[in-house]
Amino acid sequence: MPNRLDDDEIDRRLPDDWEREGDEIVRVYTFDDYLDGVTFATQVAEVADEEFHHPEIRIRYDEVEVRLTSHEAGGITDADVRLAGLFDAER
Ligand SMILES: C[C@H](O)[C@H](O)[C@H]1CNC2=NC(N)=NC(=O)C2=N1
Repeated sequence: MPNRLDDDEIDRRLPDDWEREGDEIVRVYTFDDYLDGVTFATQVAEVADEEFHHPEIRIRYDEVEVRLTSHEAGGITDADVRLAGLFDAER
């Protein structure tokens, strides 16, 4: 079981534009075109499936909200901050 990161580690490793909300990290990506957001969400889902670590993805008309937490560990782990960086690379 992966270890939860402590508060200092989370603050240090959280990528720019991501926020911490309790046991989750979240970023909202904005898009001019709804279908661009849908395409991005699909790219995020493909990365998540490859890494076997799955975010919550909410698709709105001009933004996509991505939330990460490690359910089994009950908090934020290395996988979450690492995946955040991988998702940003899809942008
Ligand atoms: C059974 C459990 O869902 C799997 O081991 C994986 C799948 N994807 C996952 N995704 C996330 N975000 N957290 C997990 O703990 C997790 N576990």
